[in-house]
Amino acid sequence: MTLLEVQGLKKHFPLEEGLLSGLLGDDRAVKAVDGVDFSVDAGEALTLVGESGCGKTTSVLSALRHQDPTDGLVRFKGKDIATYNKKALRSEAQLIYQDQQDTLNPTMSVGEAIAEAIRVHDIVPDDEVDARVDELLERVGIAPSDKHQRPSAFSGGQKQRIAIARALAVEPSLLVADEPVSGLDVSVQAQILNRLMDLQEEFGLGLIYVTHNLGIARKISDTIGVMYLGQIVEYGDVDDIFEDPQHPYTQALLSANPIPDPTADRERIVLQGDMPDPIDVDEHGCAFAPRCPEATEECETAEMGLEPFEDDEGHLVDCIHR
Ligand SMILES: Nc1ncnc2c1ncn2[C@@H]1O[C@H](COP(=O)(O)OP(=O)(O)OP(=O)(O)O)[C@@H](O)[C@H]1O
Repeated sequence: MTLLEVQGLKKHFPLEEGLLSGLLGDDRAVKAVDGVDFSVDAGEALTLVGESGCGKTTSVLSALRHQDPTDGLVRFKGKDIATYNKKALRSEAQLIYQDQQDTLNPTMSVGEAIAEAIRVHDIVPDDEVDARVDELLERVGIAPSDKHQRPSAFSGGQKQRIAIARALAVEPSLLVADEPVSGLDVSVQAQILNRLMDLQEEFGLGLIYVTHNLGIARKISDTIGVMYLGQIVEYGDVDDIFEDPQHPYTQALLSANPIPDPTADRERIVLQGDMPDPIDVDEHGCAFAPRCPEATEECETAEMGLEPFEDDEGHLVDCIHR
């Protein structure tokens, strides 16, 4: 079953809303997300990857209406997300952030925080809430006897486990995890990712994972969307993306971040310059062309869009040379 379907999503932030820019007629905008399509099925893990600032977080926040999108159509379980009741949507789609300051109230014990989520969304009768809190904590590897502690008593990795328990407490069908393990020790990262993958499988959850870490993307994903400057430039099955990347940007990204793989034989592709600011990106041609080692004159004016690579509808590439 398709949980989330995103078509033509755009999120533009007006550059300046001040009087001066009005007088000067400055209507430029940061095109954080500029026409993005993706979908997630129940039980599927989709990862959005790309350099910092390419629009990963804004894509998920605006798809799930944590920010108002500028344009685009988003369906959740087949229904236009704009018509969803906010509370119902929050329980269907739960977010886990890198920084749990946003999620875990420092003045509440972690048990109370989880219990509150269960009560607000009326998940079980009141007399079953305590037992549910214990069960959820156990599920993520936290001793239920620690539930009376406040978040400050826990390590970063434990806080992430608690955040996962709290997200699962409302029985969502979709989890969105935005760089949830960055900043943690590699061994702790692996434990949390393994737990997340087990829980995802057990509950048949859809997962959208946001990261710039390609090793994590490879481990966790079924499907990958590679983003550059507010757009998805390549989309497909994790093995297609890692073993047969087609877009020159994906190829450069992978070559710069080699993942131990004895069968891979790739030369490092060094890109010129940095990703530009997504302000007033030229609407014509390929946005990656100025940095692309394969760019030709045609790329500057070509009509762009994701197209199947070698007629494979499951592997899409936005490059006129493929
Ligand atoms: N509220 C905002 N107002 C103006 N510009 C914004 C706002 N939020 C994000 N942006 C800009 O939109 C672009 C995309 O940001 P976004 O956070 O979605 O990227 P990201 O790929 O998730 O990056 P990171 O990995 O650093 O979180 C960036 O240029 C960012 O500066």
